[in-house]
Amino acid sequence: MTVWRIRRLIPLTHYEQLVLNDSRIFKRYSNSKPYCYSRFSIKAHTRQASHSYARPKSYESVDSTQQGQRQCRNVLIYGNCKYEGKGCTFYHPPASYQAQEYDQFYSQSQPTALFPLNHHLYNKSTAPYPDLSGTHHGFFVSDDIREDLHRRSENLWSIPPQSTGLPDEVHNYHSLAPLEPTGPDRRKYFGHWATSCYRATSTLDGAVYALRRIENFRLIHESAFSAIEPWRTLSHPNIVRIREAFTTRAFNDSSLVVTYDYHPLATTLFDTFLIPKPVPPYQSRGLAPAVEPIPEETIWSFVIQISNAMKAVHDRGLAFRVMDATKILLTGKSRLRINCCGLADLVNPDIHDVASHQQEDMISFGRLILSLCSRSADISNYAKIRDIVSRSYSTDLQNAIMFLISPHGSQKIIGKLFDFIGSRLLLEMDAVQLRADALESQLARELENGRLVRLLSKFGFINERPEFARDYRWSETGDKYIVKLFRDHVFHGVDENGRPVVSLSHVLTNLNKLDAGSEEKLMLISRDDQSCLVVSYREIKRCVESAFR
Ligand SMILES: Nc1ncnc2c1ncn2[C@@H]1O[C@H](COP(=O)(O)OP(=O)(O)OP(=O)(O)O)[C@@H](O)[C@H]1O
Repeated sequence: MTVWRIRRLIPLTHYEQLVLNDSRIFKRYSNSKPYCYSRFSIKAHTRQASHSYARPKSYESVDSTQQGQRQCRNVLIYGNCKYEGKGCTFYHPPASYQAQEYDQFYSQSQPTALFPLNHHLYNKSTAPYPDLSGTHHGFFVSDDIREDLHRRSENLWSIPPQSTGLPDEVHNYHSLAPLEPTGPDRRKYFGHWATSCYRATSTLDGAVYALRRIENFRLIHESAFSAIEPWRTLSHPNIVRIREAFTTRAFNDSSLVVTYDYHPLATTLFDTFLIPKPVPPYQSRGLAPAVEPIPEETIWSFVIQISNAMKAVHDRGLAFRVMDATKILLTGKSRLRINCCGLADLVNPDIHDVASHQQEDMISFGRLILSLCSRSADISNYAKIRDIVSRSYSTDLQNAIMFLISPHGSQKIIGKLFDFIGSRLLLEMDAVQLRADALESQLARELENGRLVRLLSKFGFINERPEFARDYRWSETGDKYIVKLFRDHVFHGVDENGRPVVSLSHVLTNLNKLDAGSEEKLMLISRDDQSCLVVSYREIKRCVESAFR
């Protein structure tokens, strides 16, 4: 069997090959005193031999010990010591170190040092929610968030269906895709206008927007557009932001189009909670299936979000004027945004004063909560609905609904609703802050990824440059050679059967140590197995930098 042993250390200043004692030695071109090792074969390994040779100075860090004990060379060379627990007095690191850091990578025939992780080099130590699994998953955003973001991105950038009959371009927008089926039985906005919604991409900024088209609409005067100005500047987390409004003949009629921010995969409160479920065919008497009541915490969260948006709007002297379940968007589990703001002011200029619109907003809000609590869009049978609500929800919630729906004249202001909400606001705040913390820690993982991608890109730029393919000095000497050997070490390892080892943890561990410029040393072996070189990650980092420049 051929094994590696350290013969002696030679500080060198130039990079070249020497032949010494029938072994090849690599010198490194560096000012920072690297060391080289010669290689030779031995016939058999004995316990005596593995412990006997001189301990080289630069091997200190590789040979790290615990409790002042020197680490057993058998572990270093073979990965284990068959005399462990049978009289060997040297230190044997726990097997978990090998599994944790070197999973699959090092075989017994590949000598290497095993030592504890330098935890400060890993992002896990900074994350408030560490991934305790000890796998590379800790370096990436969690599966559910990743999947959710992918689905949104897919929704955002999916190719619009062919033959929609929609124009290729409308104003500054292209790639229109319908967001809802268009048919004759559509509900009319303000009882008059048929509307349709599209997702479209802006030619100005490349972003995706939601276009709401009011069909066959005649704008009396251009000055009507000024009605949306106060809404355009309103940026609120619970309001879908309006961007612009224009008229167009691109749909072969005179349409008014209002552009809003697009929220991928948004559904409406109506579609999520109020749409009547189809009666299963096996249910004989056509009874509607029983629906689960929405949990009270969720209802309070909705109340808080809507009242927050309503307060911002009313404080600006504005009113929603349309507040129903089809005009409130839901994203994720419980994030609400009020949709279509400003549209009523544009298509149906004020017939009443703002104060009375605001009173109507609050009544509509109360009726919306009643609908959600009873899971029914039809709340005309008020006594029955109240009975349903009183069975499933607290008196506090019922009182809040009563406050909203009962007429108080101009006395009633939305700010008063917060008296009913009380300390539930703090629960909402806790939930929001916990969510923000969790997302921030996920973001920190992606930060690490960006750093590693930049590092990998550098490798890509340096290694195997075709213009230097015939130039031996390019990659077979100097810094570039070390970079090449390191790349082999990271990506081209093989197991004892010669099969490629694919271990993402190994790749990430090595790249992190390289990026941090760790003083820890590793052994790089040439492709022909004839030479090896011990260098620190810090030295390799310097080589990468210098080769890259
Ligand atoms: N800004 C937006 N971002 C993402 N999706 C949106 C946006 N605005 C509307 N939608 C989606 O478009 C679809 C149609 O919206 P719309 O407001 O017309 O609801 P609706 O239930 O069809 O109401 P109506 O019966 O009044 O037409 C909904 O499924 C909604 O999720």
